[in-house]
Amino acid sequence: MLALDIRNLTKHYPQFQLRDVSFQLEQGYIMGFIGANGAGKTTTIKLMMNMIRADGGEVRILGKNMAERELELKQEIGCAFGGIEFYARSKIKTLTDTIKRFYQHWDEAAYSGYLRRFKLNENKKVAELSTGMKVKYSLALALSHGAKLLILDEPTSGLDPVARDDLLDLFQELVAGGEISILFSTHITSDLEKCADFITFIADGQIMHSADKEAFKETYRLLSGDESRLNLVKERMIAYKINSFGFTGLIRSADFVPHPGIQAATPSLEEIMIYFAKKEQAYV
Ligand SMILES: Nc1ncnc2c1ncn2[C@@H]1O[C@H](COP(=O)(O)OP(=O)(O)OP(=O)(O)O)[C@@H](O)[C@H]1O
Repeated sequence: MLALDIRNLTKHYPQFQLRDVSFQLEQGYIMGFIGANGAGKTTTIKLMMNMIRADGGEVRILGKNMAERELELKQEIGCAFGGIEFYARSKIKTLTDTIKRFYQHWDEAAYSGYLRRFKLNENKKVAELSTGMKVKYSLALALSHGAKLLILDEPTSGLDPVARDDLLDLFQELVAGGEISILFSTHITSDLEKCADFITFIADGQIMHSADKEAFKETYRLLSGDESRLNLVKERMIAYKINSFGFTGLIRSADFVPHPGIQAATPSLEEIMIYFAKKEQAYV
């Protein structure tokens, strides 16, 4: 079954358009949602959660239409936004007591387990939590009501490397049973190299590519060579850089014909993002 089925989502802001965003996530897998600042990740996630109104398109979650069955589906979705601010003067305990009443399948034992795992003290006030602790708290909430789909906007951004690694291990544990699926947006491509099964890449409000991680990387080639060879491939490249050793750049595999003197390698996710960003800068 598809955990997430997004079809032709469209949203018009005065200076930004999200155009025909479509992608799918099979149940039991982790998808990384990547793109530069302002590419449209948060807008897509808010549309998926029905937090803002779409101008067109459809969101199906766990086989059901989100617009028609929002209340029912929200029981099955755990959502966390990295930078969220909770009621600053409340204790965590008080806030949780309010939030948990909304969930039919609230699991107190799971919640206590996550508090321990994340080293969160329920008697602390929200204002006393560090950024990373706030992220962990919102994740503990998201994980404690039996959610089948986790939608997380930059969950790892405020965390130190050890806490991040722990969280990525937890993501892998969660999906291992095949029932839970995770979509998370991030700028930290090393997190995706570690734990994502699928990658969806958005640039300037449009999906550039959505595929399983290895196939995603194989769609592109990272070329390098002497500057004198650049003309052979320049026209078809997404973007390139020149330095004292020659050129390096990104091309779609389908556009690349091997030439003597041009080396081709599989790019990292970071390299793919960097060259796409460079392409956009060139058009500004
Ligand atoms: N309510 C709004 N009204 C007008 N424009 C908006 C609104 N919300 C977002 N935008 C614009 O939509 C674009 C995409 O923003 P969005 O927050 O989706 O990007 P993002 O990919 O999540 O970026 P980041 O990585 O920086 O969080 C930006 O240009 C932003 O200014």
